Amino acid sequence: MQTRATTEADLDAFVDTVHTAFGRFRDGETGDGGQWWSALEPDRGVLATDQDGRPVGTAASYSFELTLPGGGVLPVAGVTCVGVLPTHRRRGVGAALMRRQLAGVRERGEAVAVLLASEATIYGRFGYGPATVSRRFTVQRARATLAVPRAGVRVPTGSVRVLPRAQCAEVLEQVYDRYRRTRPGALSRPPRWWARGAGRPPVSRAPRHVAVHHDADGVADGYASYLLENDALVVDELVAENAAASAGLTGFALGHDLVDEVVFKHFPPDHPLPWQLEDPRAGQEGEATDWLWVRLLDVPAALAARGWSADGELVLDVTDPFLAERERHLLTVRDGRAGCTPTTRTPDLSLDVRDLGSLYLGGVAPSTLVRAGHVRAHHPEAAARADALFRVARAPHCVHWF
Ligand SMILES: CC(=O)SCCNC(=O)CCNC(=O)[C@H](O)C(C)(C)COP(=O)(O)OP(=O)(O)OC[C@H]1O[C@@H](n2cnc3c(N)ncnc32)[C@H](O)[C@@H]1OP(=O)(O)O
Repeated sequence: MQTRATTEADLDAFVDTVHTAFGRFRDGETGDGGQWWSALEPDRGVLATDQDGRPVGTAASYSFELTLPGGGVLPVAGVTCVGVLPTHRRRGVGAALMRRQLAGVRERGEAVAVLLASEATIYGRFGYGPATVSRRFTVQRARATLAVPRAGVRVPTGSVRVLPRAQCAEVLEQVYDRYRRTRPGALSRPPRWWARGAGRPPVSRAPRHVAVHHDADGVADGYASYLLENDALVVDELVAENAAASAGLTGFALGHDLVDEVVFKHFPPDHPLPWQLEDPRAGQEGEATDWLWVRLLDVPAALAARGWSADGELVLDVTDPFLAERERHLLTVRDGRAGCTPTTRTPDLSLDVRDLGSLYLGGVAPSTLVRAGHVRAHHPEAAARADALFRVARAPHCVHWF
């Protein structure tokens, strides 16, 4: 077995191999109206071949930007299409693909790789940690009365228009791009995704209604793509640039006739709706699952790129079992920015790079992973100091599927 980089000429064989590995058919099998693979970047693929040169495994990555705590954006590798033919599994092909891919990501100068995992048991061993959660929020429409705001502050009103999907592609792309820069954990959607309909709704051309929110000046600042399924209105994606757009679109969905319940997919962890319902039991959280997994490849560069919430110092002893590496870093935070340098000082925390991936966007506190037994705190104040540094103003959230 060998691995090699792909070129444009490999695209067909690559896509066929991925489909066989996932047990899917190539044409129209996803029902989302799009060819998800049409946005692949052929120069970022890796193919594993047998001794006769036949493809037996695949891995690929997209060039995305990830929004970080503090508002910076970082170029990252969006890993996808990791698949090995069912006839060739558990012989090291997947690990060889991961090794080659991670080396390629480093060569490109990307400090971080991210992915969505098909199974949560696969990627920890390759240094990835779950960093954001996706959950649904289901509201019984008949009980969905909103409470009168007790602070007496009125969210400015805009207007909502339902537009045919074909007419609003550009608006959605623009709104999404502004939104994703404000939300830690969000990923860019490069223009060709929208042009080719390469993701899931609303990126794909699958039939969906789209409610677009406009502010008082008529500028679009949010959207919700949705469909009616049985007795439910299912919102695939609600993207809002501000509180008024969020409130306007949420209110629109809850006010829709002919449905008993409204299901918000990818409901942000800090959305105020659960607190706005007059009857708090009218809404139910459900189906929470790990979403974005994060893998640090250049720890100093990755840590220096994000914003930090408190001044201080922390010595991190980071082990990377998959790449057989171990580094000790002194993290020094001043005025929200960090420097990260090699050190021989006694560590405050020792941790696996996968756990640093989980901490990176602020979705879990260091002290939680200390209590879970995964991060070692070397003195009594270490976890509290790490919590103060890693704490984020906004919970990380990602709605992009890739
Ligand atoms: C980002 C994405 O693309 S997510 C999509 C992932 N792909 C899929 O789910 C498609 C179906 N599955 C597959 O194609 C393969 O099973 C893969 C790619 C997940 C793994 O490929 P393999 O060639 O079997 O992996 P490989 O033999 O290198 O195994 C490496 C290690 O991972 C473990 N492993 C592999 N697959 C799994 C799994 N599904 N669950 C748990 N452990 C796994 C192996 O047991 C092995 O462990 P070890 O190092 O302790 O011995």
